[in-house]
Amino acid sequence: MLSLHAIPDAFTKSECDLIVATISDAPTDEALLVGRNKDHNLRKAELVWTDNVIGMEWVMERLIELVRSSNRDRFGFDLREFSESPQVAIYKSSDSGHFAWHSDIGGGRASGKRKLTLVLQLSGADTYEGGNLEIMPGAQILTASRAQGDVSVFPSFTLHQVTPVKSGIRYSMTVWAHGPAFR
Ligand SMILES: O=C(O)CCC(=O)C(=O)O
Ligand SMILES: [Fe+2]
Repeated sequence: MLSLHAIPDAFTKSECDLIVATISDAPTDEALLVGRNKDHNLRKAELVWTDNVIGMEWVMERLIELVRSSNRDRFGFDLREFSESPQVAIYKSSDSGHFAWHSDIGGGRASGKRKLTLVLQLSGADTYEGGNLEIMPGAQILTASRAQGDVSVFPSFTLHQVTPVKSGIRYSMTVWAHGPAFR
């Protein structure tokens, strides 16, 4: 079934902590949605585009490998490239960080070609409350693992959301793989 592919322990806890430390000095952008609208009812988060951050090259290499193996084992999509920088999203309880139900396929040059979405849980599961990544591949809602270092991969057309963070801060990392339109 083309739903949710889970990869436990894709990164170690110390690797996740290192990623958070590496991006912590980088400037953040307010989260823009697919289509570049700013609507805080839909999404409230800060973003770091990691292509601009020195010291993140090894992370991209690992993400590429994880996408490759997920696609081989599970999805079999025609993937050609990574057309966008990965992003780290920072959801803070102090401003009710969240991302309402959406699909990642947009109308833009790159966002229109998204085929697989990969999300890495960068924060320890006990360091924040709320902030669940929920995925709706069909009638059921699946909750992605909250465990630090676990990866979830799903088709970019799948509806998903991040519920409001109630305490603490949730960090996640997202990367998309791109290819020709589904047919
Ligand atoms: O932070 C997450 O778990 C998901 C992020 C997301 O859905 C997105 O960036 O499109
Ligand atoms: Fe998304």
